[in-house]
Amino acid sequence: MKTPITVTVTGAAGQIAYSLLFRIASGSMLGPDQPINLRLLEIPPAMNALEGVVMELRDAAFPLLNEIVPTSDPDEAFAGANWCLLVGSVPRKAGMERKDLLDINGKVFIGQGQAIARSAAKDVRVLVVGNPCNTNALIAMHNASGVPSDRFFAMTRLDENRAKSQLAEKAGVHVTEVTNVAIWGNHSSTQYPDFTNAKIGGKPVTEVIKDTEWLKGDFITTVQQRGAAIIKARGASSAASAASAAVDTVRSLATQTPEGDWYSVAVCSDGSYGIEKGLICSFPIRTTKDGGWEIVQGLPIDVFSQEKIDVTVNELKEERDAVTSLLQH
Ligand SMILES: NC(=O)c1ccc[n+]([C@@H]2O[C@H](COP(=O)([O-])OP(=O)(O)OC[C@H]3O[C@@H](n4cnc5c(N)ncnc54)[C@H](O)[C@@H]3O)[C@@H](O)[C@H]2O)c1
Repeated sequence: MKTPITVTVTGAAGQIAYSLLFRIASGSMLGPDQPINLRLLEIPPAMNALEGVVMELRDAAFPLLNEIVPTSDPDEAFAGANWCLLVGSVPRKAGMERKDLLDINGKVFIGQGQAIARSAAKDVRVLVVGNPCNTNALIAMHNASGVPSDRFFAMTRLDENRAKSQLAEKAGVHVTEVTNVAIWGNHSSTQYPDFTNAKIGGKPVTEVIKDTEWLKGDFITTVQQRGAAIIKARGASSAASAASAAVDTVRSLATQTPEGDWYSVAVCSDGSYGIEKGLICSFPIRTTKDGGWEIVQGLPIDVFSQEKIDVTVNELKEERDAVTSLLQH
């Protein structure tokens, strides 16, 4: 029997967690032979609801689930954590400016970054899902003194999956035929789903889908605005697909990427592709044989793509500038 891996999930009584926790406990995320300890963080008013989720997790009798610890204390939640999935976030309410949201959530991610530095395992990796996820990850990273910056990620995999599904539908192929889809920039409506380097059945997308107007227009806006479309249709924001994308992200980070392919996740920029060092920006990423990750280098970026990347990177800079007082080092 393998040693259990400790996974901390914040916002554990929320709607994404309601799907995510059961996927983690079933072995979808870290494998069918990997025991899991779950440490679940919520705010005090949600502890009753969390108790109900814990009851359901126990009732599912998952063979891989070793231990469950529900708590409202961040240090207890992050104790010994190998993976931290930061899903909890305060939603934007009517009348709230984006700046107010950055401020409120910023304070949460200062505290969680500090608690991760104090209490998590030495090999901790942190995936931020709660929005605005790139900037929340930036704040957590700056406040997690001693934890290397290459351990912090923000989720853009849902956007990648949405882009793959749109391309597959348009080309009339199964989604598994679509590879090499990179999301660049911020997880927001400025993100750029890069079709110029993507492939369908091993061929450039632009050779398979001849409708360039669609690729440059409706394809991009559909992916950028998919979150809003789901809220309109479902009356609630995407949850199961977000949970599924979080599972995909961790699995991709934990396993070597198939030769020639890549996946999308926001990481701390090292200046690649001229994107300012230190921003938490989505790039095409590969997981290497030794378990590390790298930004895929040398992809051609045409004028159209560069303009789109500039817009989303500029938004990341504006968000970063709005929270400079929350960045410790
Ligand atoms: N990156 C992505 O692709 C993506 C996709 C979908 C949703 N999201 C974001 O994920 C977040 C969660 O979505 P949801 O639908 O589960 O929301 P939700 O409101 O159902 O759940 C959020 C939970 O977080 C908890 N919470 C708030 N502050 C907390 C704190 N300081 N510590 C611990 N828990 C805290 C709340 O009590 C709540 O139970 C939102 O910010 C949403 O915008 C991101």
